[in-house]
Amino acid sequence: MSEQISFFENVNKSFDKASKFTKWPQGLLEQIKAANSVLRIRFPLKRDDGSLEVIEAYRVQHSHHKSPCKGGIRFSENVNQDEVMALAALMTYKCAIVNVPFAGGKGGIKINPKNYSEFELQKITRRYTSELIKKNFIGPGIDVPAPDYGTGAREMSWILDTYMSMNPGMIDAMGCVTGKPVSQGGVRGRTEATGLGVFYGVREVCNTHKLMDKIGMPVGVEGKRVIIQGLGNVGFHTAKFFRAYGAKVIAIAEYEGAIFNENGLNEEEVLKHRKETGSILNFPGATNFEKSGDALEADCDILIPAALESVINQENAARIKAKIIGEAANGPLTPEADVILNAKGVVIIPDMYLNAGGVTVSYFEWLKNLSHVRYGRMEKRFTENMNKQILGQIEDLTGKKVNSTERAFIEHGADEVDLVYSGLEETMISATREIMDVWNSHPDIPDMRTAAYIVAINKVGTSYDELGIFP
Ligand SMILES: NC(=O)c1ccc[n+]([C@@H]2O[C@H](COP(=O)([O-])OP(=O)(O)OC[C@H]3O[C@@H](n4cnc5c(N)ncnc54)[C@H](O)[C@@H]3O)[C@@H](O)[C@H]2O)c1
Repeated sequence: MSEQISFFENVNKSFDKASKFTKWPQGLLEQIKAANSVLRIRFPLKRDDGSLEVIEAYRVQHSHHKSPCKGGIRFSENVNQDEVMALAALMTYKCAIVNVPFAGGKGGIKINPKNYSEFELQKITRRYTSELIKKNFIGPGIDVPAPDYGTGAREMSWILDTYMSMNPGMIDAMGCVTGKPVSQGGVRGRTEATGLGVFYGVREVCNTHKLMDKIGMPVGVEGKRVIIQGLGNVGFHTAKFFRAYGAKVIAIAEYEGAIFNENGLNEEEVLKHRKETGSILNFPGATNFEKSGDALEADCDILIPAALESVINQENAARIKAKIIGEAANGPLTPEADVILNAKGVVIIPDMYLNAGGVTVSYFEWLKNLSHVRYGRMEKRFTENMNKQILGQIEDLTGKKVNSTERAFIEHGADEVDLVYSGLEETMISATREIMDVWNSHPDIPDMRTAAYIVAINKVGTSYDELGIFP
């Protein structure tokens, strides 16, 4: 039996494998890997029936080489400190890869949201936010949460409202959280951003002629047979974009079961069926798999795990038939599965860059909140002077010059969704190419994950190197 290692150790194992290809001294590598600040909280919840329950929650700021920290908040029964540390570390590397000037953070509350009423969930979210405020773990220039597994725009609104109530008159308060509804300072396109980013990333890999030749697949996503696990925010939108661009989603797995149709499934219809019947099973025209996990092992070109971590592991990896795995979820493959699948020649597109669409668009939302402009509405002559000040403020805050996409966001009255989509597309294409170039730069770099870590380590390392060590 192989030694069981934790999720955070797993992330660090991949880091160590990649760091051998970098020039940084061991001490600096240890600092990059370390989770800098870990907040562990317990607070009481008075339930609707009057009983008291203790809620366990975390927020981790993995790195402070940039400000603010950035990362989602997860509501799940599986939340634990190690998981949140691992997810925060992945955020540091993810932001570095896509050139978003944030450091990694992550939060988690150990609950199954399905077991609580909306009123209870609101109380949990608000109390958690107030704890983050008290302990300096939230703020537009400190640490900016976003949605993750089990949370969405509704929870982000509650966080915003709590933050504003406890910080009256703060001009930049809107930037304390992203993934908000559009009416509350959110950005159009954020909801689908992670799924769209997954699609753009996989499409770019499928457009790489040399790689496709190597694995014996035709170039492009059109006609490709895709299987998706998890029809939540990420899985649903990934399915939608694959279908829109001519691929076929032949199977969908949810936790209650999985369905298959060789002619393709329409994710909107499947979701509607699930809402009406309480399950994706028995969807008209599709056949049911015996077990949900069987869908992962079905024949396909592209497999997209978009639910939770460790779903592809030592037990099932050898039976996976996909030639490309796009890690939409965080950490869906265990290290053992990684070894087995790499040996089979499967191209594994790593989570830490493939699901960066959410944080990339969150960055656009944060810029919008700090600039106090409604994109696409103001006339340029009204905003010209203001823009100069805003650009200066953002450069001061982030410590870097704004690039052309960011400038376009602030300066032009361009349509918001167009800007979000094109900004994200450009980001995912350049990140894919940068990782591919590193992968091709040395024959000993074994896989795309290692190449992605090398890109991240070099960027974070450069940041530490240039800033110097305080004091
Ligand atoms: N939401 C984002 O913007 C974002 C960004 C980056 C990464 N991620 C990652 O993507 C993953 C999914 O996040 P999400 O926001 O879509 O969450 P979500 O809660 O919206 O959806 C997750 C879905 O997975 C399903 N699921 C749970 N266990 C399953 C199982 N064993 N088999 C099949 N389906 C199962 C759930 O029922 C749910 O429908 C997580 O790993 C998250 O960390 C999300």
